[in-house]
Amino acid sequence: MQRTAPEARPDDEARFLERVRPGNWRNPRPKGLYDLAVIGAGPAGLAAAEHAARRGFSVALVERAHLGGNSLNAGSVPSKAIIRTAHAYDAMRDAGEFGAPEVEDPALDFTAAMARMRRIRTRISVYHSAHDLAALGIDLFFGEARFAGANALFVDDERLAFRKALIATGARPRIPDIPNLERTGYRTSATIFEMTALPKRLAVIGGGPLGCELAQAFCRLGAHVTIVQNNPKFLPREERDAAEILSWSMARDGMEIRLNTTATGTRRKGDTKILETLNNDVSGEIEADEILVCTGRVPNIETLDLAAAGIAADPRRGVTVDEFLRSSNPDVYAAGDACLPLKFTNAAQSSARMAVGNALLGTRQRHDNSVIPWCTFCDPEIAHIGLQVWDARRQAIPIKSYTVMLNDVDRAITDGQETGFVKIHVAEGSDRILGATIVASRASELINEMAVIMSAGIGMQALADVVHTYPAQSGAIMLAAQAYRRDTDGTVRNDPSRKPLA
Ligand SMILES: Cc1cc2nc3c(=O)[nH]c(=O)nc-3n(C[C@H](O)[C@H](O)[C@H](O)COP(=O)(O)OP(=O)(O)OC[C@H]3O[C@@H](n4cnc5c(N)ncnc54)[C@H](O)[C@@H]3O)c2cc1C
Ligand SMILES: NC(=O)c1ccc[n+]([C@@H]2O[C@H](COP(=O)([O-])OP(=O)(O)OC[C@H]3O[C@@H](n4cnc5c(N)ncnc54)[C@H](O)[C@@H]3O)[C@@H](O)[C@H]2O)c1
Repeated sequence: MQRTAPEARPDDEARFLERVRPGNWRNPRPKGLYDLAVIGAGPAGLAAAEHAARRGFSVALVERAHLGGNSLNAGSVPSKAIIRTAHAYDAMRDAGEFGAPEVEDPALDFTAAMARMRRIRTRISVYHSAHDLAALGIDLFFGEARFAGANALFVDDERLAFRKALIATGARPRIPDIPNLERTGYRTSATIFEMTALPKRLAVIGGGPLGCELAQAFCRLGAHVTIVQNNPKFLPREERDAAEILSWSMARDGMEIRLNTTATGTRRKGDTKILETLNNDVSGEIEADEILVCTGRVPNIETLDLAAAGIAADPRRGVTVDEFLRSSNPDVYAAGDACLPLKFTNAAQSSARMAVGNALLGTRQRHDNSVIPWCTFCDPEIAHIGLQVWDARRQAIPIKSYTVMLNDVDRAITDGQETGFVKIHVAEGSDRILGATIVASRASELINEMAVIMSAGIGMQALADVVHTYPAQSGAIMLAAQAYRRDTDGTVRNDPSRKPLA
């Protein structure tokens, strides 16, 4: 097992920039006509450009900031690195449970924690460096792109002509209209990873995936965290029992939880930032050193001059696309956060490859949210794929759910990770799996078994016979299928109408 972070090197930041935005980069001279022009080099843009270039198409890729987009620079990668450090500190506090010396209040080296995050970001940046993209034959342009017509772009003042284009410009933090917020000062995911010291008191606005992940991580690093969510539960996209486990876990960590509470204003009192709140007509105040705003994301589309190319869009939802990811300009497609309601790296990458196939290879692939697994990386992790209970109700699809609690799973017991469950939704009268929610320490890994099962069209009958290693937390998936079999007592056979979901 690798126990150490990559070696610290004094030139880490320079190596990182050399890969994601080389200082001496000179944009290539544009070709006459590109098969594909890609705007934005986040997970969606990189996946699209590489997919098309490997198939021999001429590709222009335009990025205004850094290669890797939000995911590498200020999203999935830095947040998961910090969350891992937070787990390590939490494990020190819990060591007594395993018979090891407990450290009640481990001293935090925040500088070292942030340095580890930057080293990891540098290491991962190697996979899509500017020089590697150029070596693949991609014409990489650094600059701001906007449309110059139905089949042309400007990159700053340079004109590029294309047969097909892909908008992969991603999204940025949505800043709510809270009085005085600008004057008081706040952070978002775009600036939180630049902090040089851990704030003693942190107020987090928003209890979606972003707010919950970062609030719990900073709490475990030693900040006094208060989280404010204007909804009766955290993670409104998740099932109630999953969100309740998270509330309980965050309370156990010592976080102050304000559900059903709206952030209504901010002000300063000396160095302290005051967050004003409202809960059922009762106003309150939270004193903090930093306010972190996690209230959703808005697509980056305003500066693209979409009208010049006849592309319809909605300022909140992004570029309007059909199920094949095509915009109202038949030569322009979109992928990732710039157009999808599910804003995840995996969805960005898969939609981008699909859009390239549809644009250049003559495929007719439909983007389907129901086969995208996602996970919120709190402790425990909360992962989901497919239909939710309320989706089933809304669509009048009768379902039956099979739940296995982790405190009945041997490996969860040996690991001391008994909080959580595996719940699988099945279409009533057949063994067809329509969705699953998993709450577990490694739900992000377990949910991928459900993704494979669902895309292969494996039903509960067959799943009950798949031998798993023992002991394994994924054994809970097999136990749920065995519960299904006991319940139906062999009377429900494989559904002949069952089709793979992907
Ligand atoms: C803190 C945080 C944690 C996250 N954690 C996870 C996670 O664990 N798992 C997960 O799946 N998802 C996670 N996400 C979501 C994930 O980061 C995004 O879904 C993903 O980055 C979207 O990829 P994208 O390529 O569509 O857009 P982006 O990553 O936003 O990339 C778009 C790129 O386009 C460029 N661009 C924009 N406009 C222009 C223009 N006019 N000209 C040229 N370039 C332009 C931008 O500079 C940017 O580089 C997280 C997000 C945040 C904020
Ligand atoms: N693990 C992951 O995959 C991961 C992690 C982080 C972010 N993301 C993605 O990034 C995107 C943004 O995440 P997010 O959590 O910021 O957005 P979100 O929209 O999912 O959640 C924002 C929350 O803020 C609350 N809110 C809004 N205004 C408020 C106010 N004034 N006072 C109190 N609460 C308020 C809303 O009720 C909502 O629940 C999401 O689409 C998510 O998919 C993914």
